[in-house]
Amino acid sequence: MKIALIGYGKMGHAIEEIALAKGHEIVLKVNIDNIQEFTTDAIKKADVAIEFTGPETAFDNIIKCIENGVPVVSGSTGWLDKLKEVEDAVKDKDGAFLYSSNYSIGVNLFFEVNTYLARLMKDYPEYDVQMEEIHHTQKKDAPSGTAISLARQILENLGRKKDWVNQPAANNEELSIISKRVDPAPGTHVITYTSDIDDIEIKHTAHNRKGFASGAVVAAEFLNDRKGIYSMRDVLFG
Ligand SMILES: NC(=O)C1=CN([C@@H]2O[C@H](COP(=O)(O)OP(=O)(O)OC[C@H]3O[C@@H](n4cnc5c(N)ncnc54)[C@H](OP(=O)(O)O)[C@@H]3O)[C@@H](O)[C@H]2O)C=CC1
Ligand SMILES: O=C(O)C1=N[C@H](C(=O)O)C[C@H](O)C1
Repeated sequence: MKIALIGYGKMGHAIEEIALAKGHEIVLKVNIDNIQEFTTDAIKKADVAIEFTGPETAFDNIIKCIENGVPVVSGSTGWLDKLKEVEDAVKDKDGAFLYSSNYSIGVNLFFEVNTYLARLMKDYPEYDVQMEEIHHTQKKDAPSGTAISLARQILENLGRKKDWVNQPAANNEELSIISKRVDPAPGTHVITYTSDIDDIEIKHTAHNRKGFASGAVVAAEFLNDRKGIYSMRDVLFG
């Protein structure tokens, strides 16, 4: 598979290593300092683009790939207010797009556990819930995209929280997400249900970026030759 790496930072490098080890070819690597190489001709040489840049740049990069008929796997966080526009563009161009706030298999299993636990807790209002996420100090967005995905699952399934806040909760209807920035943390997410009697805590700790990167390559293999809009749930659970 011919891969274009849009964003060749920490994740771009980790993805390159895994893609090459699996026999894929990297036909384009784009960063700010060589952005002029991200041309129509260059991107069209790729079977699939893997986009990991950041909150400010993801949307334009994704649209550029879609307009040139190249399927895109994006992992950038902090831009999802524009997701509907991307989905419209994919439909308009009969393109292919796959997004996940977190590509690691472990976190995608953790998403399922989180949903299940929130459903169980629906009937036990004596438990309050809060979340903590810990990442490295270079991270641009807070809370993390993964924390927002986890919070949405809790809001949808627990029933008694109305919205999440990125600070201590002011009342029982707010789900508090506390963000901490500590090097070199690749990504830790903790959800704690607390009552007067006991606590139940679920935690995912990434030890490095390999899980995110290998999941993104598996997602690219899945998306190659497909049309439509997908998530890691489609890749892992069909
Ligand atoms: N979904 C997931 O599983 C994961 C998602 N992420 C997310 O991925 C994103 C990137 O993370 P990470 O690799 O750690 O960040 P880095 O800052 O290490 O890398 C981002 C790279 O993108 C480049 N870049 C910035 N703007 C553009 C642009 N317009 N076009 C092309 N390249 C650009 C930067 O170039 P320069 O250095 O020149 O500025 C930089 O090299 C973040 O949003 C992060 O939250 C991270 C890990 C896992
Ligand atoms: O910026 C990061 O590093 C990470 N970003 C993603 C997020 O915001 O959830 C995924 C992972 O936690 C690492």
